Amino acid sequence: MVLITFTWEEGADRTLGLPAYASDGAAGADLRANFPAMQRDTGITLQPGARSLVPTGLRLAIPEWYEVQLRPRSGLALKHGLTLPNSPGTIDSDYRGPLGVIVMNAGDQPFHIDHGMRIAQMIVAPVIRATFDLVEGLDETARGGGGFGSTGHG
Ligand SMILES: O=c1ccn([C@H]2C[C@H](O)[C@@H](COP(=O)(O)OP(=O)(O)OP(=O)(O)O)O2)c(=O)[nH]1
Repeated sequence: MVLITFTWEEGADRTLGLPAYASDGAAGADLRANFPAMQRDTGITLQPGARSLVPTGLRLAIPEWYEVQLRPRSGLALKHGLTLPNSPGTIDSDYRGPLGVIVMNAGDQPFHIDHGMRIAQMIVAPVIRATFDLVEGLDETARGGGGFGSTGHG
């Protein structure tokens, strides 16, 4: 188990609670839109093709060697075309700013986001970092430079 610690943003609606796993086996914990007081009654409406940075009201600290990925919720994606254009959004372990969700309406109808709506899910994942080395030649393989459909499409 990995411990992620959270703190509330000034003025956030704390009654919405922390992100939560909706079932015992869920990989992602749902994140809620947490709008500032002046927007709470209205929420926001996303026109088709529009994007918005939706606040969660949270900041978080992720242990070193882990990341958080933000991903769309499939129901909202299928029914309304609500997607995350940067999916998976990357939350770095050393980031201490506000956790925001970049949403985009890829549907053909306006989409309304209410205060408290579960708009995305967060996945905790391990991070592997590499060292980079510049060499004169790469080791050879049977594939060589073949790619982008070189093995056919059947
Ligand atoms: O959907 C997202 C994506 C990123 N972030 C925060 C956490 C992340 O650690 C930071 C930077 O994200 P990223 O590295 O993807 O953005 P960048 O455009 O490369 O900005 P920077 O130059 O600040 O790294 O922004 C979010 O809150 N939500």
